[in-house]
Amino acid sequence: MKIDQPIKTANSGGGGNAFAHLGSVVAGMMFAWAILQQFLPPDLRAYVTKYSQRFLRYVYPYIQITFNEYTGERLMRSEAYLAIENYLSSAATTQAKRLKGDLVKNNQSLVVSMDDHEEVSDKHNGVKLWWASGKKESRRRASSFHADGVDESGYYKLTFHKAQRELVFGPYLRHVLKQGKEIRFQNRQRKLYTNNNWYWTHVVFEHPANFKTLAMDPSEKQEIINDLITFSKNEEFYARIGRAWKRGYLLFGPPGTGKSTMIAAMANLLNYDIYDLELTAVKDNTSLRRLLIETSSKSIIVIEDIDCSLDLTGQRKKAAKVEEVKDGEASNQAKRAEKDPDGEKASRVTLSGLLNFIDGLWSSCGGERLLVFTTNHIEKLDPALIRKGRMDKHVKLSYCRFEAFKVLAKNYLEIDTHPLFDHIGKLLNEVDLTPADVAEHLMPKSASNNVEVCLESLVEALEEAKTAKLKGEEGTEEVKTETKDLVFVSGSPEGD
Ligand SMILES: Nc1ncnc2c1ncn2[C@@H]1O[C@H](COP(=O)(O)OP(=O)(O)OP(=O)(O)O)[C@@H](O)[C@H]1O
Ligand SMILES: [Mg+2]
Repeated sequence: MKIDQPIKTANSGGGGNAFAHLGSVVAGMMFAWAILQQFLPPDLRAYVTKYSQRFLRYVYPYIQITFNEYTGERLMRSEAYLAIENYLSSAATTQAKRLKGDLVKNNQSLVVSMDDHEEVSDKHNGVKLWWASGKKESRRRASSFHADGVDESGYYKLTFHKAQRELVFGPYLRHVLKQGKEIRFQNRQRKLYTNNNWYWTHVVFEHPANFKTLAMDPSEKQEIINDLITFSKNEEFYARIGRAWKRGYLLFGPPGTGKSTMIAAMANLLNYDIYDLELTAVKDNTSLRRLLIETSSKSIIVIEDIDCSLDLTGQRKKAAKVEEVKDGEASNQAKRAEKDPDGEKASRVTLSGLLNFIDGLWSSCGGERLLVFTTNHIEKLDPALIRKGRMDKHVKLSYCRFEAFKVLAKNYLEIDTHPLFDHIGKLLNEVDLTPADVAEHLMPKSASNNVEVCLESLVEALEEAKTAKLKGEEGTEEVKTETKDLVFVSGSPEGD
């Protein structure tokens, strides 16, 4: 029987509206017909079925849509089904009597969904709709290991009044799928991907870094947080202005100033996956494009130490050894690879290949992606690579000054102030110590470790650095004077 469900659903959720009563009558008729048709000859049965269904369509005002768990030739799990399952989870917790529970996020949190043959109602713009879950026998799935027996697959059935057709097919289903995907996305286990030439492999991403514990100037930090959040919420804005929904960040600064830590903090803030792209492992521009297409949305694509990965300044990593080869052209690149004295398979990714990766047509597939480059030497990068529009935001991570130190002291020692703070603050302004160096002094060194021991160790290191710096400056002065003397002594009297 085709339309028994809406009646039951309407009654359970609707609280006895006129259509539901009408539905009960129709259901009764359908039941009688189901029995009666057993006694009719096949030809007559088909004829009566056709016309009775026409009649029912006319008098029965509900429409149903079924979303099957498995779809397509290969019977893959349907995205729509999964989104609906997630969307209905909150309604299920308040309305359903039987629920299913499952562990997600590496077994760290529990999600519930409605069990089979349960019903819940939903409201959208004041309109009531009904969802029912069910199971049915299905064709054997491609991934099934069992040799015999029949597989079961789930489905969700949405029931609504035919007057709401436009609302349901338009805004309502869009809302359900968007919300459902968002909930599913929030519940997923995040991944850290790395590449091997043209394919990605992944591990679970569980880095504890966050912006609260990142030591840097608080106002700069806040600006970055705001920028990231604005980006992640601005899908419509990007669509309106006709730009791909992506943003480039260039993080630069000396080693140990928190560039990699900031990337992890960004991923944790936005709940994104990370694709850590190792450019030197990519064979050519085609492989690079393939990798790009394989990335998912809501992710950060990272290229660390971009200046070391490729010759993006006109010289490859080993270019000094093959100086005679000119840059840019693919054939020359190939020559250079051949001349590689180490006999390694050099990457043939070119600057133009990388620029295409960043903002060529392919770069817009997927959407909602951050592209982050890090470097210790911004001055070595080709200006075309880091111009605004490609790398929209340039973030300088620098040596640890007092404001950043206070964040570290709070994180590591759980203190906001201390008599040594003034002294440390002055010293930090005079010498360049990276946050990584400072953090090392604040690490617990023994079980009986206390705040004083850590701070004194830091003061000692700062004073040593200051003495070394002063000595270095004196040394430089001496060298300068000596050089002057040398020039004076050995310079030609004519002055050429
Ligand atoms: N700004 C910071 N705030 C908090 N911790 C930091 C900061 N900078 C560095 N650290 C600490 O120092 C360690 C090294 O930092 P990180 O790897 O982020 O530096 P980096 O800038 O990426 O260095 P490199 O240029 O060598 O890759 C981190 O594990 C972190 O604990
Ligand atoms: Mg790093």
